[in-house]
Amino acid sequence: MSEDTSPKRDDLYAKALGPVPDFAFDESVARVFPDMIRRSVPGYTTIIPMLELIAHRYYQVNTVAYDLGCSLGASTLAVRHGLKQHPDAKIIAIDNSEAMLEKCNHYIELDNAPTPVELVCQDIDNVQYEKASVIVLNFTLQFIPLEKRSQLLARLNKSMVPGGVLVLSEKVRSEQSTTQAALTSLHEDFKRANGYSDLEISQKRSAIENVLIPETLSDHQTRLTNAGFSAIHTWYQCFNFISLIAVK
Ligand SMILES: Nc1ncnc2c1ncn2[C@@H]1O[C@H](C[S@+](CC[C@H]([NH3+])C(=O)[O-])CC(=O)[O-])[C@@H](O)[C@H]1O
Ligand SMILES: O=C(O)C(=O)Cc1ccccc1
Repeated sequence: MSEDTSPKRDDLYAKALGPVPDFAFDESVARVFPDMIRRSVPGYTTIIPMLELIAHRYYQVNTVAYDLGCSLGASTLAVRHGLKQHPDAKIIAIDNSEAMLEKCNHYIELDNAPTPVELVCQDIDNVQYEKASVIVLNFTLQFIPLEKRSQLLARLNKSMVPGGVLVLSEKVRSEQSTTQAALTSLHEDFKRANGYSDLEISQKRSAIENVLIPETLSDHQTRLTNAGFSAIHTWYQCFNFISLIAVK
């Protein structure tokens, strides 16, 4: 019998867990991931279809498009649809969670766009990058240890052709305590409006505390500039979630 991949409701934090374990991209998260990310990340459902337009505009022939931290492939498929006119292009989608990639493979096979997608189970910090014109980090850099982020972005920049684009979507924090408090409250309102209870919100907060490390918009801008990107544009923000494009 074929696997049941119908999206499941995220109830991972609905019951009191006692000590809340650190968040991990395991089988239980993979099973509910589409529902979890849609109900937890303000703007996610707006950002995904825009990746198609961005990939379409910036892709250059004879280069690779990367989706780093592809999860179940929502961002990968958006990029793939942006490259419909380039069936000879190649997308390399990378994630270090086996559970995520297994389900991702299923979604890629269901989709019928022509561009080939290579799925790779690896830490994005241990990849030999090929010449690229489109690199997507859609809510992935935030899970990479802080001390590794600058070197990774510099390496990605080095692998890119001039005019190539890196899309960086992240949860951010504000240095301004009033802004930080206002945006955090609005994010919690968003989660509550999407059916999460106060217990779910608070247990998830504990789970991600040491796993998802947000930086400020200015930290990201400085790092991208130092990594060699010549133009950096904030093209989207909803509460404390942003997306930037950085052009080499
Ligand atoms: N070092 C690493 N190496 C490889 N993958 C990693 C690493 N660290 C974390 N991941 C992977 O990065 C993904 C982050 S989710 C991306 C959503 C997707 N882009 C989407 O547009 O749907 C965002 C979120 O959950 O907020 C997970 O699948 C991790 O396994
Ligand atoms: O749920 C949250 O509070 C978040 O900040 C976003 C999120 C989404 C999916 C996995 C981990 C964090």
